[in-house]
Amino acid sequence: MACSSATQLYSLSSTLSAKARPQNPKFRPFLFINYRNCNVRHIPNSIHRPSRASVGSSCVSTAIDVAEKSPTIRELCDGHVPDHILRRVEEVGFVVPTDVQRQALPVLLSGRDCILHAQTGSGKTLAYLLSIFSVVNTQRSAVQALIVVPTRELGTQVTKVARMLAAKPDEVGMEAGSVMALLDGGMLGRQKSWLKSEPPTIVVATLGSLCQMLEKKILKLESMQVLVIDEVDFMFNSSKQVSSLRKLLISYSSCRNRQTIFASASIPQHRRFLYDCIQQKWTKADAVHVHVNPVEPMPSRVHHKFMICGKDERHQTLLSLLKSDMPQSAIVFVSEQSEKSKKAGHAPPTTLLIEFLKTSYIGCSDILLLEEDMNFNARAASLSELRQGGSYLLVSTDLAARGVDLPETTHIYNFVLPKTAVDYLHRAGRAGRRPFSDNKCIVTSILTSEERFVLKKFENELMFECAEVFL
Ligand SMILES: Nc1ncnc2c1ncn2[C@@H]1O[C@H](COP(=O)(O)OP(=O)(O)OP(=O)(O)O)[C@@H](O)[C@H]1O
Repeated sequence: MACSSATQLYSLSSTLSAKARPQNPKFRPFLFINYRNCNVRHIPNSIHRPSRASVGSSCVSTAIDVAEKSPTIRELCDGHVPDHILRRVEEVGFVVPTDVQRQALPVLLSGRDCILHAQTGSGKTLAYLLSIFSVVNTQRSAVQALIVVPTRELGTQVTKVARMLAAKPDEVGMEAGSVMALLDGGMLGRQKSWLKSEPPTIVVATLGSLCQMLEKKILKLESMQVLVIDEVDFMFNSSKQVSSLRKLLISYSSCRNRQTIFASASIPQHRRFLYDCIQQKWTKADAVHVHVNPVEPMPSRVHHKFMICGKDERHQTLLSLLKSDMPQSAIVFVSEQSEKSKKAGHAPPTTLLIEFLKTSYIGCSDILLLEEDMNFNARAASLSELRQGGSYLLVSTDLAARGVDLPETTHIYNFVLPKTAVDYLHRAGRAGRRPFSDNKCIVTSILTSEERFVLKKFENELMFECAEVFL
């Protein structure tokens, strides 16, 4: 069967599932979309990605040829997303959808729960925001969509994108003020009176501030239609956040009354996660896992290198790399200071590195710092300076590793290797964030020879290759 767009593809698949249902009342379609190969399969009561053999006689299995021309974002969203939002999307330059947007928008706009699982920098934010804009009623003063993020930095960024899309003060439409940031370190008093006097349509929140407002019953979620949990694997992995997250998903609202969207570039054991989502009632039973590029978790325009050095030579090695690469805009990832080192009164590794670079790396005017121990104002100041463009060298802990979008970044340096392959993936993903660009970006890890096997392990897990650099 031929169809010309992903929307048609999805409505066709819905028709097929409707046809199959009367013959088998227990039929629960699980939709697996492989847009590249354009195979659409309905697997009854299955949460697993099907092997060809697993597609049995009770399933509908249809191969669909999709015409060569790929749909635009407008074509994918037409009839769902208000025109003034689509015009704004085009004005800011988003016309052609990225892979994840092309694959996920038909699912999201149909109202189904969805796990958005796609590479870093692939445009998941726009995908879920368009889904939100398709359902919220701007004339209603009630919180209708909630986006939960792990850090204040990511929250500020998502709020900015949502406001940018919503803003049309000169026309009838949604005002930017309808998007509220409820983030740790914010002004709780002001937020409380905002929520009480005229609740915003969309709230972007970190869990800490959100739970305070929910517990005090200042924020109510009875009108919430869409719940997005961004960087979902990180949130479930954090012992501080997990119990609040479960409460939000089950006690403060029910999956029956909302569309639930989970997003991340890394969802370890994703089949198990999807199973848990359904069993624990975090999502409805027909949730769709949109998995883009499962065989290539790392963007191909990001290249990987490593340099071996002695235990006490990391500073000099980084300096040599910087002098040789002369990066326009780079991030150096440093590990967080341990509690033991804090108690002993040592200076944090970030401070030591910045002091070293300021005295020895002549050539980079702006060396900025971002770490958990800074106050929120200083963190905001660092980020806003970075976003002004121009060249920068950011020294950061993993605080900048999740979700932060600095599209100018071309070089990443792992001053110390991250703890896990997932952390490596997110650090590396701060580069190469222009979806349609072929510009090469480079991630270089500094390691001792004893650490080589750790990086090798990451390479195997994430399916990339790392080349040794000699200067
Ligand atoms: N359709 C599009 N066309 C061009 N650029 C786009 C498009 N969609 C998104 N972008 C840009 O791509 C960049 C990455 O998008 P985004 O921050 O949503 O990625 P992400 O998938 O959430 O990544 P991460 O997993 O690292 O959080 C942003 O700078 C965004 O403006």
